[in-house]
Amino acid sequence: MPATRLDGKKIAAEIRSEVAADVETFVSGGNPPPQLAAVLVGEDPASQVYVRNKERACAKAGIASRLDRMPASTTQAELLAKVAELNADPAVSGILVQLPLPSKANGGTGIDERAVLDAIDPIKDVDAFSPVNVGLLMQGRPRFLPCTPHGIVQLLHRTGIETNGKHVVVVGRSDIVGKPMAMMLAQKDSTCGPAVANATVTIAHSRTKNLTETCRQADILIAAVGRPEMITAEMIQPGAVVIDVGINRVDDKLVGDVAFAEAEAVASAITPVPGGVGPLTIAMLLHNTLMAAKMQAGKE
Ligand SMILES: Nc1nc(=O)c2c([nH]1)NC[C@@H]1CN(c3ccc(C(=O)N[C@@H](CCC(=O)O)C(=O)O)cc3)C=[N+]21
Repeated sequence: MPATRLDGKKIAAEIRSEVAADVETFVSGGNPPPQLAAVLVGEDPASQVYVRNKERACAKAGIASRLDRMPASTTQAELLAKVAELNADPAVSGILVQLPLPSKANGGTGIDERAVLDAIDPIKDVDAFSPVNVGLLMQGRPRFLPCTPHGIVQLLHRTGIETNGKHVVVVGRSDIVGKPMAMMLAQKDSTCGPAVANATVTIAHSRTKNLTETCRQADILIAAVGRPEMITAEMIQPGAVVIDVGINRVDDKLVGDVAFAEAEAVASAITPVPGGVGPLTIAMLLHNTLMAAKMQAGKE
């Protein structure tokens, strides 16, 4: 029997309508609408699409948004000045600096990404990339949760997949997905309770010996490497749940990190690309923006 497809798009729509209802309550309580400020440096086409999708999602949820476009030639000092301006603007609830920043090869000026993320006020850090929010998560007292791993927790919870006591293998150790994902699932509790936490977690990466055997031990396999279709059927334990975080553009098509057709024949449940984890990332960004507005209004 082929795997159940986990419909991220549908679950994201559910979360977005919950956020929209909460925004309405917040605004009818006399608060200004939450506002998300996105900063886009350069003209990367994938980033343009993402920023546009995000603006549309904000509008549907009653969240205001502003987009500051800056040329690829922007210097680090100029970008830091923009972040400082947004930090100081009381109308701005959340700040997102779209990554990646343009590399020198793409006309960029060699901005240090870390310096920019470090400059975002932690109370407006809706990506949860700032060291304060990363540290709070590590200590098990998170404020903002990073959007992609939080979306995956929501997906598991809302489809009734428990991680408690199970072996989760996370392939990829990025600061944005792999590391926080592993931490969130290993902890005692999550935003969705202990059933979607308490996992035994292995972090695998490009230097892992016997990657196939390691992956095959997973009850839940989370692929977040950014290499198209690198997870093949033989790396999946029959009946495992497969979560594909990859968004790779190959020949103008979106493919995940999982070879979907063959994986679907082995797994019990799997997320498609597109329509899996991606839409949840945006839903959790809206959630974080509302949370930021509430915190700034002193209501959380
Ligand atoms: N500061 C920052 N924060 C981010 O969260 C961030 C970022 N920079 N830079 C780029 C990555 C990538 N990312 C995606 C989010 C949603 C989809 C998404 O909704 N994808 C749709 C398909 C969209 C399409 O067709 O292109 C899907 O998977 O179904 C994709 C990619 C957020 N990122």
